[in-house]
Amino acid sequence: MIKIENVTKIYSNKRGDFLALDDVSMEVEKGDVYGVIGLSGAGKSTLVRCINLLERPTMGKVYIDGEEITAMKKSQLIKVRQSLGMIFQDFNLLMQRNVIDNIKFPLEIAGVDKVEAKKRALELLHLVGLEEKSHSYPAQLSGGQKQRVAIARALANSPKVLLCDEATSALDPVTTLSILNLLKSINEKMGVTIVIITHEMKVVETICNKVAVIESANIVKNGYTKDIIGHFKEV
Ligand SMILES: Nc1ncnc2c1ncn2[C@@H]1O[C@H](COP(=O)(O)OP(=O)(O)OP(=O)(O)O)[C@@H](O)[C@H]1O
Repeated sequence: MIKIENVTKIYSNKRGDFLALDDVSMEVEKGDVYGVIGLSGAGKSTLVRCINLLERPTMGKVYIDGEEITAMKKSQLIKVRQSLGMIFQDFNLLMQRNVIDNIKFPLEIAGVDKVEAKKRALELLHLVGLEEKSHSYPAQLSGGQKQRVAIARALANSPKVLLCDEATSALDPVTTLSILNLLKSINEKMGVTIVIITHEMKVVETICNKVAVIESANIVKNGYTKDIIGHFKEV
C-alpha cells in the first residue's frame, strides 16, 4: 500500500545542509496500524511528510498502491493526496469555521455537492461522537474534541490511509486513550490503513501491529510490534 524506497531527505538552508533521512526504506501493508517511534529530531515527521510529499525526498521513491508518486505530475498528485488523510499534534482546524464547516471544508474543495457534503459531514460527526458540538467553534472545544473534529475532517474524502503526526502528544492520558480507541475502530471498521508517529511507546503498544524505530535519520529496526518492543526498551 505504501512503499518508501531508499528515501534521503536533506534540508538545505543558508547555514548548510542537514541530513534528516538517510536512505530509508519501509513498507506499510493495507490494514496496518504502523507506528514510527523515535526521539525528538530523529526524523519521524520528515518521514511521514515524505509519504504525502508535504516534503519532497531529495532522493528515493515513494509508492502508493504500486504507483510512484514521486514521479507524478501535480494534477495526478492532487488526486492521490485525497486518498491520504492527515492529522497533526496541534489539530490545524480553521478557527473561523464551526465544527460542521471544518469537516465540510475538504468536501467543498473536492467539489462535492452541498447536500451530499452536509450528509457526509453529519455521518462523520456521528462517527467521532460529537453531534452536539456541530455548531461550536474550535476555541470552544477541548483538545480531545478538537482532535476528533480533525479526524472527521481527515476522513471526509474517504481516504485509504490516515497519517497521524504526534496526534495525541498534546492530550492527557485518558483523552489519548479515547483518541487511540477511535483510530483503532476506524482502522477495523472502515479498513483505513494508519501510520502514526509518536515518541511514546505506550501509543505503539496500544494500537500498532507494526513499528519502525527511527534514530538519527535511520530506521534501526522495524517489524511486528511484539518483536520490536523489547529492543526499543533497551535503547
Ligand atoms: N525545514 C527544515 N529545515 C532544516 N532542518 C529541518 C527542517 N525540518 C526539520 N529539520 C531538522 O530535521 C531533523 C528531523 O526533524 P523531524 O521534525 O523530522 O524530527 P522528529 O523526529 O519528528 O522530531 P519531533 O519529535 O521533535 O517532532 C531535526 O533535526 C530538525 O531540526
